[in-house]
Formats: sequence, structure tokens, C-alpha cells
Amino acid sequence: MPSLTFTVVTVSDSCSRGECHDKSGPKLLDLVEKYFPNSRTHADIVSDDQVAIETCLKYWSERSDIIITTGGTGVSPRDVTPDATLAVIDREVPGISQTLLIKSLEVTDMAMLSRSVCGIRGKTLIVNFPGSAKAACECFDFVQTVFQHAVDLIHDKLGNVKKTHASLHQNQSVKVEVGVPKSKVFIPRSAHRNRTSPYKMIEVEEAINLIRDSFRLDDKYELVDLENAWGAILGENVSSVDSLPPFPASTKDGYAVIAADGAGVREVVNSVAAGDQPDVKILKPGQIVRINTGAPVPPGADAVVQVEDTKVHISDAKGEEITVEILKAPTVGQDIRPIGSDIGSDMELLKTGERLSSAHIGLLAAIGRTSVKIEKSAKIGILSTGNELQSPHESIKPGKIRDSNKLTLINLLKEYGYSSNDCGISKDNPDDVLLSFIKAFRYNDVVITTGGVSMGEHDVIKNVLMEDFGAEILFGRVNMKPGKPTTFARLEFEGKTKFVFGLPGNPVSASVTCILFVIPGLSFCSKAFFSHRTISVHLNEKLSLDQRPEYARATYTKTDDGRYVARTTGNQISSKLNSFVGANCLLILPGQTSEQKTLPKDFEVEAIILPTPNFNCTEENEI
Ligand SMILES: Nc1nc2c(c(=O)[nH]1)N[C@H]1C(S)=C(S)[C@@H](COP(=O)(O)OP(=O)(O)OC[C@H]3O[C@@H](n4cnc5c(N)ncnc54)[C@H](O)[C@@H]3O)O[C@H]1N2
Ligand code: MOO
Ligand SMILES: [Mg+2]
Repeated sequence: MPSLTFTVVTVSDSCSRGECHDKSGPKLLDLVEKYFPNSRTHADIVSDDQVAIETCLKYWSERSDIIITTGGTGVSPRDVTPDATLAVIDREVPGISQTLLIKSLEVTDMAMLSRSVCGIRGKTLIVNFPGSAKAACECFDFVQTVFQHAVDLIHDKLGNVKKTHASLHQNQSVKVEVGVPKSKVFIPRSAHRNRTSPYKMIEVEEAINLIRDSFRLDDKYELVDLENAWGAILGENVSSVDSLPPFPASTKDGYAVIAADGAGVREVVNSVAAGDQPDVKILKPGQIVRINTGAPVPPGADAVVQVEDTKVHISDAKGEEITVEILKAPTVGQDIRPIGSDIGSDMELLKTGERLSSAHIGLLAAIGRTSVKIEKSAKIGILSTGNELQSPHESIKPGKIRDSNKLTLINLLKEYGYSSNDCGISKDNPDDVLLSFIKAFRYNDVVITTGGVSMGEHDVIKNVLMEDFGAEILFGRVNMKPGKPTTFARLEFEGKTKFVFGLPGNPVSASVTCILFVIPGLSFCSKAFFSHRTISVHLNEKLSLDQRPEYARATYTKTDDGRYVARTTGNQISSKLNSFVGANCLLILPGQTSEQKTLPKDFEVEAIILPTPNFNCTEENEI
């Protein structure tokens, strides 16, 4: 493929002022590199100012085949990218902007508020994408298939144009090859579908062991800026290079003196503040220098006397000190931090495997590090699946429900210290699930889906994973309530290993299985293994046992005699999300046997402690 020159222009007041990091520009450049590996790229950032944008577009159109702008396409007063684009283009290409609108409307109704324009200036195609990184990347996916052909046409490259036309005539699926992928999954007629699950039912412990044995990230370490290192596991031993303080520094506001001079009246010969260059003049007996905390102690001085232990003796007409009386005889070294007293040079400071706290990061900053090697944390994507799902902010249509799982899981992961990416909502059909997975795998190592893993003819997650991605389903059914159809799969995507936790759609099942499998699972690729804290609790009520081992939402309290007593939050049906509200533990109840169908009041069971917003994994959760 001939090489194209792309310029990605981020339009944002705050990014252009350097007040925030540009997220969409770099992501778009990644996509350009991925889809057009031979291309040349430029990037620019410009404020939301129409004249500035026009100037920028004119400049880059002399140097690019395609300019992608991101940001400023909306309807707020500062959104002027489309206006600037219209002002500089010779001809509009409405098909591209209309495609962006139609496809984006499938993702969100908010797309109606985008005023994106596409057009040609000279020999350059200019396309406006929205400012959000997610939306901009989606837009890139929607229209990137026509970029090469558009440039060929604009440049009148007849040979290439003919080739594309010929392949379009010969093979109607050319769009499929480079654009929307088609799933291989075949959905059998209703009479021919599975009536028993083909997946072996395994126990929870076995499932956790399978995750532990297989969950590995391809890249073990990554280099991150200090700003983004908090909470990560250090992947290197860190030693200092220089000393801190790099000069003998005063720990008091007062006077640098010669200790041997003792108490008495002294001449103030200089003044030195924090940040001043260390003095070169050597202090002579009888002289002192006014000094501030943190300032370099001048050569010759070997003590600092705090201002409280001094008195002005003579001052000049302007009120400046000429001589000062030292009231207390100082001792050598008094109130001076010697060179390297905080951090010596070549000192071993931090060891690989330590979790980076604010103090670690401060230390790294103090020794001049701007980035640090950390254990790579998995990039986690969350994908909801279901024809019935709408985003919570959309007005609800008949037959639909709001997608509560995505926000629950994103925040549940946060409670355990993990951030995650929203991969949207997929419809329950193989093509849509396939496309959603492709997009999710591009940016994530682990994709957590909810829904579509049970026995319904629209439950296609496992089949898409196996047939379209060649995934190995490590397990597809677990003997537990809730969470029976929980699925865990491993696959290769574009040369990288990806993992999928296919959680059941029922909201409680999704949360319980996330807690039980995903949270420990994520820690298995790190030095910081995590296992849930459990306590023994006494039941406050008689409980009926389910056929399957059950994880029941409950609230435990500590009694005056130091025992923990727990009561379930009521109806435990796996759709009832509010059975989680107020729960602070999950009771681990055994499956029923012919001998034991209930547990009596006061019976002692183990309970997993749940996170609370102020969750501290190591502290006891007392209420
Ligand atoms: N014939 C059988 N049917 C079912 C079985 C079974 O063994 N045989 N298992 C049941 C169990 S147990 C569970 S759990 C569910 C799991 O089903 P899926 O994972 O396939 O999930 P869906 O069918 O897509 O949805 C189930 C339920 O959850 C609601 N849902 C889905 N996603 C969301 C979301 N993002 N936010 C809120 N609610 C969501 C969905 O509307 C359904 O009501 O299967 C049983 N069936
Ligand atoms: O296993 Mo399902 O999660 O009971 O409802
Ligand atoms: Mg289902």
C-alpha cells in the first residue's frame, strides 16, 4: 500500500495551554500506525479558536494527505472546528460526515450534537472527529476503510483507483475484509440448539486455580511517568545518583556563624535565601550571614543560630541589620543538614516489588527520576452485551433496561484499585459481539463482558470467542450461586495474549463473580497477590441451602462479646442489585446435601469481606 501522510490535530483550549494531557491525539496516531503502518504522521495541538484552527489546517494541508481533527465539533460556543474546516475546504465530502453520524448514533444519541464536517482542501482530505478519545477512535474505525481510496481519487492515481474498483466488482465482500468483520458463528434453528451445556461444571476453587495457572501478561514491565505511578508495583531496584541536600543546608531561619566565635556581637556580611547559589566567599571570624531554612550555608560557617536566639545590635537608616548579637553560644553543626544527610549518593533506596506510595513517588522525584519501571498492570475493558440494554442516560424505550453492570463493575474494580475502560454495549448477535471484541482487544489485555454466556440462542459470547478468535475456553460453568455460567477464556489477538472474563448478565452474578474471580485473577500476574479477607461469622437466622454453593449478600456486626454475627440482606435472586446495597460481606454457604438442607441460627460460616468506599484491604472492617 502506498504511504500516506496523516496529521492529527487536537483542538482543545486546555490541551493547548498544557493544562491537561491530550488523550485522543495519541490514540488516533496509534490507530493510524496500526491501520496504515507505512504512513508518515504529524501531530499538532491548537486552541478552540477559529482563526488558529484555520491557520493550522492551511499549514498542514500543504504537508498531509489526510488531516484528522479531534475536538471542538459540538454545539458549545467554543466548538468551532467544523466552522474553521468549512472556511478552508474547497469541496465537502458529506458521505464521510454522514457515515460518522449514522454509525455514532448506534453508539449514543449524543452523536446528534456533533457538527463534524469532512472536505477537501487542495489535495488533502480533512475529517473532523469528536474530542473524546473513545468517540474519536470509534469514528476512525467507522471511516478509515475509505481513506486510501479517497486519497488515490484526490490525487487522480488511476492505477490504484482501478485496482480498488476491480476488487469491488469481483468481490462484494471487499468491504468486509477491510471494514466490518463477519462472524463465523452459526446460530442453529431453535429445534437444533443445545439442550445441555457442553461445558463441564467445575468448583469455584478449581476455577480460581485455572485462572492462577493461565493468567499472564505478555509484557511484564512498563515505564510510566511518575505522575501515573501511584499504586503500581515497582519493577526495578532504585538507587540515588546525587546527594540530598546537595549542599550543607540550614534547618532554621537565622544566621550562619562560626561556632568557635561563641556568643556576642557579630557583623552581618551577607544574606542568603533558599534557592540562592551557594556563596563562594569564606566567612571570617566575627562575621555572620543571615540565612533562611533550606538555604546553602556559606563556606567557613559551621553552625546556624535561629533568629529567636539573636538581638539586633546596630541597624542602618533604612532599617537593615549591620551588627547582630548572638545570645547563645552555638555548637558545631547546629541546625545544619550536611550534604547527603537525607539521601546519600549511590544509596539503595527502593526494591523491586514495593508498591509505590506517595512517599515513594516523592523520593523518586527528589532523586531526579521522571519515570519509573513498574509491573505492567493489565489494561481492562468492560463490555456489556444485550439487545435489551441502553445507556443509563438515554430515555428508556419499550422492552429495554438500563445497563447497570458496566458502571457497577467499573466502580467495583476501582474499589480494589483498578481502573478500566468502557468498551460500550454490544448487541446479542455474533457480528456485533465480534466487532465489539475486536475494538476491545485493541486497547485492553483483559476484557470483562457481562451477559450472553448462558443457554439462550442469543448467548453467543463463548462461540464468538472460540470460532472467531480461536479462544481456549478454560472454563464455561462453575458450581456456584450466583454465577453458574461464568466463563474464562484465553486467546491470541494481533500477536498478543488476551483474556476474557465472561460474567453472567444478572447484575448480582456479575458483581459476585467479579469479586471472586476477576479481582484475585488480576493480581495473579503481579508480585502483589491478593486474596480476599475472610472472617468467621455466626448466622443471625436459619438459612435454607441451595443446590449450588452460594455466596449470599449479608451484613455482619461485632457483638459485645467479640463475635461476628451476620444476617443476609433478604431476597438473594441474582437480578436484585439492591441486595448488594448495605451488604458488607458474602457468606460462603455450602451446597445442600441429602443430610443438610438448612443451616441453623448461630451456625458458623466463613464470609468474604466486601469493599466499602473507604475500603482498606488490610484493616478489619468493623461497624
Ligand atoms: N436454560 C437456562 N437458562 C439459564 C441458565 C441455565 O443454566 N439454563 N442460567 C441462568 C443463570 S444462573 C444466569 S446467571 C443467567 C446468565 O445469563 P447470561 O449471562 O446469558 O446473561 P443474559 O441472558 O444476557 O442476561 C441475564 C439477565 O441479566 C440482565 N442483564 C444483562 N446485562 C445487563 C446489564 N449490563 N445491566 C443490567 N442487567 C443486565 C438481562 O436483562 C437478563 O435479565 O442465565 C440464566 N438462564
Ligand atoms: O448463576 Mo445465576 O448467576 O444464579 O443467576
Ligand atoms: Mg442469557
